[in-house]
Amino acid sequence: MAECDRKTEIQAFDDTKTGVKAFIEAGVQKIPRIFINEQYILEKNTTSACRFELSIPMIDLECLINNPTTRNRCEIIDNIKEACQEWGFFQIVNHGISQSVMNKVLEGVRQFHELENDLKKQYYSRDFKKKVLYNSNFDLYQAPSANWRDTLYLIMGPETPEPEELPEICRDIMMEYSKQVKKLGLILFELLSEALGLNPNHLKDMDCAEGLYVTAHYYPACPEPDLTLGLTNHTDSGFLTLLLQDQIGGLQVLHKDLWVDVPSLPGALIVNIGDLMEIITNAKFKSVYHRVLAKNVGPRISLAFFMRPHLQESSKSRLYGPIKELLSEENPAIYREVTGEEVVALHGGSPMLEDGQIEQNDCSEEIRKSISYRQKLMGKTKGKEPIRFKTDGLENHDKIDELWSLNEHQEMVSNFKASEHKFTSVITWVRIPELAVELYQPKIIYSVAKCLGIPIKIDQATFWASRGKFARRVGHKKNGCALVVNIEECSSSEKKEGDVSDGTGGVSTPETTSEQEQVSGQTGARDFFFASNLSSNLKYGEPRIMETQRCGRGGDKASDLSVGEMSHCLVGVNRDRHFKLEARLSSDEMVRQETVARGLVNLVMSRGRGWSINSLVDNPEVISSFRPISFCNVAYKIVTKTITSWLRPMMKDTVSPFQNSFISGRGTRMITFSSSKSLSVLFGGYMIEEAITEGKWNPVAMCRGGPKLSHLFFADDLILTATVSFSNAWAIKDTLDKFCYLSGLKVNLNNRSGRDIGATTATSARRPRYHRSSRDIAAPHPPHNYPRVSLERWNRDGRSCSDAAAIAPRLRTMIGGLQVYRDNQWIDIQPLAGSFVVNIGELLQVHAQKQFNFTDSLSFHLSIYS
Ligand SMILES: O=C(O)CCC(=O)C(=O)O
Ligand SMILES: [Fe+2]
Repeated sequence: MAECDRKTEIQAFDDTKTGVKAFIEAGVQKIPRIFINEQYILEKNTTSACRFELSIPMIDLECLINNPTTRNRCEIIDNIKEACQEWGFFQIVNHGISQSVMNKVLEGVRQFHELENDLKKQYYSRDFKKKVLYNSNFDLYQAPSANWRDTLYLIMGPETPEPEELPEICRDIMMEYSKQVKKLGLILFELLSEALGLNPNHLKDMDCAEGLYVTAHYYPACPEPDLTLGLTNHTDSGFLTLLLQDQIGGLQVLHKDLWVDVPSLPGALIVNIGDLMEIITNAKFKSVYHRVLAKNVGPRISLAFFMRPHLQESSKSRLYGPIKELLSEENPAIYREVTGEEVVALHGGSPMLEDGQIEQNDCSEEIRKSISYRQKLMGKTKGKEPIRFKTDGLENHDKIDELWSLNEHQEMVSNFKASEHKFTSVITWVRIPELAVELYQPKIIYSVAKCLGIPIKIDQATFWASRGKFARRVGHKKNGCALVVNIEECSSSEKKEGDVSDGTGGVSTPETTSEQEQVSGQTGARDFFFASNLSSNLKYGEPRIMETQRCGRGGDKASDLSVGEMSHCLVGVNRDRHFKLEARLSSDEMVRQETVARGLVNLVMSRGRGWSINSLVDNPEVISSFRPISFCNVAYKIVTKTITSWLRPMMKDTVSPFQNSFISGRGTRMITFSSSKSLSVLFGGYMIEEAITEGKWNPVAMCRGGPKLSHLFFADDLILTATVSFSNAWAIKDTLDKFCYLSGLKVNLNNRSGRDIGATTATSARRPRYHRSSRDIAAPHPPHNYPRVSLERWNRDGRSCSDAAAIAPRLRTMIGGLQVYRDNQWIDIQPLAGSFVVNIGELLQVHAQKQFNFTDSLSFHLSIYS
């Protein structure tokens, strides 16, 4: 849509002053183009559905009113604390506001929006200084696409408006409801203060509940709900929001990268943390993204009350920063002090909404956005000097073609020559290679990356955890701070086969690492790594502090920092260092410490080594001591090898003697499964079936009218059959990406090829198209938003931990006798306490992994007799 057409259409729509509702009245069947939200369409088509039963916490306040014992109060406070830390959202019931008041206020809002157009138009405005106004899409002229929603805005505090200022149709009930919400808000601020370990009046005394701003939304039914949103992804800017929604539903909250529905509960109010609360709690409480889907039923009515600072002259300059009592050496302020006005202004046109959509496919855009918003609030150093950075020609998504602005005082200058400039700080990309999947968490990535300066942003692919090879964040690095901090690796003399670090004794750049991974992938033994090799041969060398000039690939002039040096840094850690990092975590992160500690050791051990599987300690006791893939993968390996040995006598010509790796005489004899579900997960082609159902995978019919064939198991390999199409190729790529994400391992895509068998042998002979590897196929969609829930639960759930310990010895026993073919010889894999062998690459594993959780895994009763 041409920009000028769009502007004209927007203007024409605004001029009607009748909002989205008028489209429905006119009976439109197609939404106007300005409402089409490309970003949402893309995301919808590419995001895996959430398979987990997730819901924001529900907290019953009844006993606060009817039986306010200390114990009851403490329990409620604990629940609120957990909800604010984990979700930033919760629902409350029995909060003291009656159902009839809530019904009436929703009805009042509906009646306002359904007023005669002439009556309603008098309130239509975009002047947000007014106490009462109505419009459609406060950001109509700025947002990339309009939302399917009209809104009435009211300023209800600190001073209550004169009744006659409010629309008559909802005047009385709005006054009454506001009074009650304000009272409830004050109670909540007391509970929140206590949840932070502060005196109950702390937040109230900071005037958190002073300003009261209301948005009363009307979401008409939408004829094409898949093409637009009711309300774009946003965080709220105030301290706290109390939201009332009717029964239609559509509100979603972004939780651990998944959009989770917020169900409509009779009598419930939704409470959510806003940006200012995140700032003053130093991110202890989270302000999270939420949005409202468009629906083909409606209208949906909702009413949001934002508790925020009063933004009038006298209090405009009041500064809000992290509450001193919440800070410590381990938990330093991550936000600078801001005025309420600044936060609100950073949100864009509206006083309360919108800090822009999450751009999933454009990392630089995302970075620009966060620089222009959240990160403006972060970091305490301001300087006048421009920040310089180099773009990385190797990766398109790093390209930044216009100036960035970090804050008002600093502009960014790209692609400079270090030798031609003086500079004191640069923007750096920090790559954390081989980060275990359970550590793909902003906090942990920041902790590691903080060594190099002020973190600005985790890049989008890392955020969505679709980057299997490394996590990456961009940061602002002061010159003088070593570019590579405490890189640890074994020295070259200690290197053994299978060690794919760069061989120079220096630091391998990420580029070199990936090349080496590929080379190792072509040796024929790409799938195997030895736990024993890793744990016995890897020795920790002295940590090296690398000088800036010494780091990076050879051939770069010392005076002119290379792209690799400037835009990428490897961060490694040694034992001391990671304990230091641990200490930086706040005390309530104790639970995570073990994961961090173990995970960082894992990080060091696996850096640059392609695929590896290893337990981190001799006697692993917690799940974080393992890589998750080991559990399903080992079972799979054993099952396939067992079947291979069963098939061998019947299929002498097809199963080669090398295709069962168990040593004869010690081979497996029997496998029993106690759960058919396990079997179907392993063998049923669940992923493929799902892909077929979703239309992403088109199997091949082997003869006219014959059954469609989607996959074949052949010995211990999986062969997929499908028509050559983009969507099929994409389905493979998607699956492999999922695998990489879920396992934290890397798939060597070069070794995976497809072959177009064509309609006839003759054609295929003429046209033997060995297909490009799936990596060569340009991704049409942004990386997926993969569920991470089960993996995280593994880490948290104590039961799972003990299960892991119980399973480990059994798997270990089973592994004995495995051999792998490597460098032209068969090598025994020695059973090693708590170590596993992994073979990656079969799509099968992906869906096994996807479905895998500990309860399921326990039903694998593999008994193997030797
Ligand atoms: O309508 C809803 O449920 C959400 C409203 C909201 O998030 C807002 O006004 O900020
Ligand atoms: Fe909101």
